[in-house]
Amino acid sequence: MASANDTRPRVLLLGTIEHAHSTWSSISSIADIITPSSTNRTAFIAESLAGAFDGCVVAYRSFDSFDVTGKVDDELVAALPPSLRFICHNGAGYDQVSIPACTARGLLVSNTPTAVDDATADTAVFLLLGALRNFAVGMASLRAGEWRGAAALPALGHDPQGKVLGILGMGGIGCNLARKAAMFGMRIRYHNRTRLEPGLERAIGVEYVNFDTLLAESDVLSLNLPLNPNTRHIISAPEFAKMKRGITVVNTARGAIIDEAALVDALDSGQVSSAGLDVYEEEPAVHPGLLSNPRVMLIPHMGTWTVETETKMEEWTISNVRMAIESGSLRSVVPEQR
Ligand SMILES: O=CC(=O)O
Repeated sequence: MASANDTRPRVLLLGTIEHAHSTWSSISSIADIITPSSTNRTAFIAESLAGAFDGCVVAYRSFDSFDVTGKVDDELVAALPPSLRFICHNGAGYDQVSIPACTARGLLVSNTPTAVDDATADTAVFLLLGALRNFAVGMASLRAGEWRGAAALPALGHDPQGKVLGILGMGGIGCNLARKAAMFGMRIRYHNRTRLEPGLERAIGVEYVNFDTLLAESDVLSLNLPLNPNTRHIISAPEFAKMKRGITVVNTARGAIIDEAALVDALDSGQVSSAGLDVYEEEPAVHPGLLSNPRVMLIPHMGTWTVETETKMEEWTISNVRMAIESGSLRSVVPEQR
């Protein structure tokens, strides 16, 4: 005889809930939560194919679930239960999830736009100022017991006031950064796949330019676009060559937007004078040429690393899970599937 529980929806939890515990409990009152017992991709695929997740309609996934499942690609999607219809990804960037693979299987994917905007833009401002002002050089010499440096003083930095900030990618984070950078007296230009409405451009005080102009005329270039096959290495040797000599480059998006080896060459040649990076091509590995260069301010992917933002991201993702269960739709479907 079927029990009452047989009719409850099932949710697959990939990763952990670290902050939004009471919101997550509200999901467990309307659904059964299934967690994998496997700890690597091969075992996860076998567990799924053996039917452990059968009946799950929606999956919550966090970045750290990558360590167990690897990328959500064709192979993984093929192993997921036929009942699964939604993947709710906790993160603004969703390059760990192959959208074509999910679309082909009829799986809808959501991410967490807007929840990350302030924290990521704040990180970009920190890196922008730190790189422009050579603070990383001073911080390293101070910790080495050499005050401002034993052999030579750090080179004088530059003020942001009056400098041109070029923003590549004008979504929520780009717009948020533009507003913040304007407070530092920067002149903001941007390039984006689609141009903003003129009213919004005026409201945040940004000027639209083409890609080459952005490269050629910016004093600081900030990357704020998603990583996908079209944007991978969008900044490589030919693009560095088009930039103003002595530019500062800031990346809080994804490492592979920049060809990291080409960035190292551009830093070594002086074409790029300094950089501020939160993200790397092969995280957690960082190119040795970046680690050894004191003119590069480095953070280990901490753009959203605050209690408030991590909580907001979990809450947002859980709201997608709830919507999937209750109304068979998602609050924030990724743009490719809209
Ligand atoms: O890197 C952080 C995010 O994509 O949310």
